[in-house]
Amino acid sequence: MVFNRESLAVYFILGSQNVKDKDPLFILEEALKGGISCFQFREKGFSAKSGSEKYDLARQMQKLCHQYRVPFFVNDDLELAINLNADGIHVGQDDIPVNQIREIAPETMKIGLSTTSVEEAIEAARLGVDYIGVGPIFPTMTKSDAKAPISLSGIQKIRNAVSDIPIVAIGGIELTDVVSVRKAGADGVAVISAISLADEPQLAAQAFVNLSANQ
Ligand SMILES: Cc1ncc(COP(=O)(O)OP(=O)(O)O)c(N)n1
Ligand SMILES: Cc1nc(C(=O)O)sc1CCOP(=O)(O)O
Ligand SMILES: [Mg+2]
Repeated sequence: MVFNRESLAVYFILGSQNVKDKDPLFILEEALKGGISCFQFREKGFSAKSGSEKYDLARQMQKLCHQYRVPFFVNDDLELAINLNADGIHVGQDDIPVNQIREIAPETMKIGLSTTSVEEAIEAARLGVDYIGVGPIFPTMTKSDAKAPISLSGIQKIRNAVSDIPIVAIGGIELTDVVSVRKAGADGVAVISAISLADEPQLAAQAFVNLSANQ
């Protein structure tokens, strides 16, 4: 599976906790039809699936992503990522350290790391991760333990400090933010609710893709 800077353009993240009255597999397929460029399986929170239920959902989501030739990342759960031979894993500052991932995971597994400050971004670049998630850019209702928003200027500061590393911006991002987030220096947007809670997830994803194509 090809993963590069362009894969970050419209990065969709989903777990069963992020849907209301629709099947998460249906929402993912709609988003894939809409043209998302990367996907992260993030099963998290009090209602999250675990054990074989989590594995089965992840496996089905991975299969769908591969049908559409979209890279499949796993959030946090290195064991799951390895068992599925996922294209990548995304971890945060308080998750399993990047050096430990490298010791255990296949060399080909891509690594994404969350950053909120210039210092974290510089360290991520030193570690040589494949991309950084930068956020939260705006307030978000989706992540209960999200840090204080860093706004567009936070992206600019990080982009100036780490000129080369691929950046995906995350946190409270809506369609109307795509242009300003890209202008601030991000290579793409990572979204949950703007697609997962949309009345028509395919159209929502398509709108993100169309706007991103002109950046
Ligand atoms: C693309 C992307 N960026 C940031 C995050 C957040 O990761 P983390 O800080 O580890 O928080 P959780 O997602 O684990 O709650 C992400 N998942 N994806
Ligand atoms: C998973 C996640 N990580 C964040 C970070 O700041 O690292 S914000 C966030 C939630 C993103 O969901 P929405 O697009 O619905 O705001
Ligand atoms: Mg995490």
